[in-house]
Amino acid sequence: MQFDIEKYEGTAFKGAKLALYLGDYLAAILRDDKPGLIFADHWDLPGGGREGSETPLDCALRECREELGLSVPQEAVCWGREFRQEDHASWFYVAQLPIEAQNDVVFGDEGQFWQLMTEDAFLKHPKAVPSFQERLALWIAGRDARK
Ligand SMILES: Nc1nc2c([nH]c(=O)n2[C@H]2C[C@H](O)[C@@H](COP(=O)(O)OP(=O)(O)OP(=O)(O)O)O2)c(=O)[nH]1
Repeated sequence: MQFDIEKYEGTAFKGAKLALYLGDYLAAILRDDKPGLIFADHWDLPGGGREGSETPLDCALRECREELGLSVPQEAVCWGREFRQEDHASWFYVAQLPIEAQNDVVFGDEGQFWQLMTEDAFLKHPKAVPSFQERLALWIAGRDARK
C-alpha cells in the first residue's frame, strides 16, 4: 500500500471525493437520473461539497458517512492530493476497509443505489464521472509502479 497524503495548507477548495476500497472493490454510487443534474445516471464516488471551514479530508469522510453510512478512520486513508482547475480546487483521497464493511453500509438519500465495482470496471465504464476515472487512474499508476 502506498501512503502518500498531500498536506492541506488551508487554501480554499470546493469539495472532496473518496475512492473507498472495500476489499478489492470500489464503493461506487449511481447518481440520480434527474434532468438538470450534472452527470445524471453516471457512476460516482462518495464525496461532495465543503461545509464551513472543514479540511478536505474531513469533508471527504463526512460525505462518505452521509452517503454510505460508513465511518472511515483517518488511518484507513492511504493517498490524497489536491487537483486545481481554472477556477477552483478539489481533493481526491483513497482509503481501504475490509470487504466486511459492506455489511455496515446504510445508503443515504443521494443517488439511485450503490454497488461494489472492480477498479477496472469503474475506469472503463462509459458512464462514470470522467474526472474521477482520471484521478483514480493516477493513484493506480503510482501504486502499481511500486509493486
Ligand atoms: N452527488 C449527488 N448529488 C445529487 C444527486 N441527486 C441530487 O439531486 N443531488 C443534488 C444534491 C447536490 O447538492 C446537488 C449537486 O450535486 P453535485 O454532485 O454537483 O455536488 P456535490 O456532490 O458537491 O454535492 P453535495 O453532496 O455536497 O451536496 O445535486 C445524486 O445522485 N448525487
